[in-house]
Amino acid sequence: MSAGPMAAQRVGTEVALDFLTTESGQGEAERVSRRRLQVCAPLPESSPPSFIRSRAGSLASSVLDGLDKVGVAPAPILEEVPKASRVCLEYQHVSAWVPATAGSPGLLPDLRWLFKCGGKTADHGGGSDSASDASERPSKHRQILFDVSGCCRPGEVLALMGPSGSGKTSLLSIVGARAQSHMRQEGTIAFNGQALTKRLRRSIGFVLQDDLLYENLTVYETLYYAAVLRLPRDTPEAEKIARVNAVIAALGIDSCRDTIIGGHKRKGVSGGERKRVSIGHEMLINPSVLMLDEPTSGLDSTTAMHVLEILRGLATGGRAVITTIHQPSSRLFQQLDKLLLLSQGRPMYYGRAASADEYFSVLGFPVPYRINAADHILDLASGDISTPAREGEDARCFLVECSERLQRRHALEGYEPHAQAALLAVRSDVEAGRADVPAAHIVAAEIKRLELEADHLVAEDVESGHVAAPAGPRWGASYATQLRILFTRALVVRRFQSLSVQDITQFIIIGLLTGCFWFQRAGKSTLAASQDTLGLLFFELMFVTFRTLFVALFTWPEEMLIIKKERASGMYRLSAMYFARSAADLPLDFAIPTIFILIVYMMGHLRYSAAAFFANYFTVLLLALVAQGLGLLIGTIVAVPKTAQTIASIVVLTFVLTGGYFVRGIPVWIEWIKYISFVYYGFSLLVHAEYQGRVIHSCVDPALLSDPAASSVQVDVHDPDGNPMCHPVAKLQASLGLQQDPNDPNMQILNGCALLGWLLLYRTLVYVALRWKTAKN
Ligand SMILES: Nc1ncnc2c1ncn2[C@@H]1O[C@H](COP(=O)(O)OP(=O)(O)OP(=O)(O)O)[C@@H](O)[C@H]1O
Repeated sequence: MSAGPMAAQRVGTEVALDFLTTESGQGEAERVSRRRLQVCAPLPESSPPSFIRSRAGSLASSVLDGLDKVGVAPAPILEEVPKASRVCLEYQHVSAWVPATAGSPGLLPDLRWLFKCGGKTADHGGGSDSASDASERPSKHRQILFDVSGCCRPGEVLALMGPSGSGKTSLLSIVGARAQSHMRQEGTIAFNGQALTKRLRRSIGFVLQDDLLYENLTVYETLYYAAVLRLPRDTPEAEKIARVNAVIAALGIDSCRDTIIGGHKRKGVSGGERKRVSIGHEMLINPSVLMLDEPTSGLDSTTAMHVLEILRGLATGGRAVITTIHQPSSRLFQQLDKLLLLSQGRPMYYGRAASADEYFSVLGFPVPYRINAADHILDLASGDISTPAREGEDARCFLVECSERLQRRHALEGYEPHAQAALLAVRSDVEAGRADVPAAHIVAAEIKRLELEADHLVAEDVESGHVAAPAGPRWGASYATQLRILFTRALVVRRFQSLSVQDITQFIIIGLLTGCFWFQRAGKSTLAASQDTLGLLFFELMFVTFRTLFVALFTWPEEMLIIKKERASGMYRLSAMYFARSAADLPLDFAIPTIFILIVYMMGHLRYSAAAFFANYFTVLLLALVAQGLGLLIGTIVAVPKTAQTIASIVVLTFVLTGGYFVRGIPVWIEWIKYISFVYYGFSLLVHAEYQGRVIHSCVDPALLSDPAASSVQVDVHDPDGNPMCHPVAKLQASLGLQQDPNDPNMQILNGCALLGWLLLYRTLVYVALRWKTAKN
């Protein structure tokens, strides 16, 4: 298809382009037709005709490229995005810095780059002080993005390409407002000329590089729960289910709809299917903008192609699609619409993907025969290609400089083939080492003008109600529905855990072993047996609580990533998730330890009375919940698993040592620690349940009475009642070396309250920490 004369005129906030297109079929005469296309290119009322023409000029070729692809583009996937909700996304002069840890591997290459390329950083007419910033912060911050600009319109797929570490993910996360808090950024991101609001954020789909999905949910369940939580509350249930089915059909994952997602422990869907589920998760909300981080990495070329076709289908429905792509095959590369090539955080090419090889060819780096164009430009971006005229790194710097000069002149539009003259001019300027002064002047004027227009545009958009934010309440589902769905989902997620043969076996075997070691020991009422029984009670407490603590510590960080992702897309209130999850944990937290407690209690012959049993049982369960709270707290606050384990081990050992069993005479200056140890309160409660009001006998072997050193050695007798070797102990606390009197009812109430207090405190702190962590992104 080729285009004839073109006219452009303003229609509302869009540019209308009139084309005379010439199509020739096989053996047919050429067919000339007139087409009119309206392109979203916000223009203020006051735009002079010359500005509209220049804007239209650069739009024309990308539109024609779109027309070229009409024949092969997949049909729109899902319903079209309503015109009022379509979004033009513009990012301008984006720069970013990350903390540079001394000696980090990334620091050295960056410094080398600064020396090699003369320390030159973005300069766009006084807008940013990147150059000075970079030199002022060499030891604290490392710049990873340098003045990157561009845009993505509805109907376009913009691919971000570049070698590993070139800043693709960072740019995508900044544009999608998901950058990590410690990343410093500059520049502006505008959605239809507006800053991103929380409400508008709900119409953006963001697919992360790692598919963060619950492993134990099936494909259908994953999408169903997401649909109920994310779709507007007034959407009927049947419609939500229909949307889920439509997404499943559109993604071609019908055959695995009832297969679990799976992970390391359990095999589930394939990598490609998993990626499609992640995309489907975002498609459910019919987003106006879809951003994806490496949706094709790890997939074979056919599956990668399928994923790209899906993205193009989504774009055809009026969505702006931005995706990072790592190493596209030549087939995949040819299907890309628009390309931004990054090299060490700097733009090296921005324009139509199809024009990239021509662009580099004009600059003296043609694609060698039989080499994939994508590989060639990635090699250029890595500085891996040398020509007789230029060495690898020198070539890279040359290309970056050309690109930066061109970008200053062409602002948001890409480099188009018709700009070849400009390209040649820039090339000879850079080769001759001529300064870019005239361009800088142009830039200053251009930026001023664009800023004025942008202000105007925002006012116009708001007045005319041209805002892409979805209407209605901020949260898709009501609070009650969020609680119900999140609770059900958490139960379903845990279905394999609750049936885990491994866990049950572990509890049974340890219970049986414990029962054997302390077999019927607690039933005897001698002081010797009681001292052993204290060991049994302490072990019972330790096993259940610390196992729960470490399980929480190990599993929570993974779940937190999913929560973070879901919260970033505004899926639910954090409190709803937290309550629902805590409630869903209870059956599992209670069921398996119950088996252990029953075995230990019966085999060890702990006090056979209902009151004592339930006191023991509920104390251990309460302790498990407190310990779980502590595990969650450490797991939430400390991001590095190894550090979290180390901290947890130190805390656990301190609590164990001050719990009242191992060390009886703790030095006064460190004794206070026991008051922050939930083990101390828990152990006292268990001892109280076992010994309150019970008569215990001190039995000494008469043969040893003559030896003063051995006269206090306690021996065991079968029946201490009425045995002349034994006499009842008057002060059990002192005889057993206990920290608290087991017969003091007030102390037990205080212990119970203290445990409940710790439970409440830990849970509240977890919530606060979680809110802080998920708010930071
Ligand atoms: N949060 C961070 N803390 C420290 N350094 C970071 C952070 N995020 C990114 N970087 C650094 O910024 C540079 C760009 O990283 P980014 O992940 O954006 O690259 P990429 O092009 O997406 O790489 P890949 O293709 O390997 O995913 C890298 O050198 C990386 O080490």
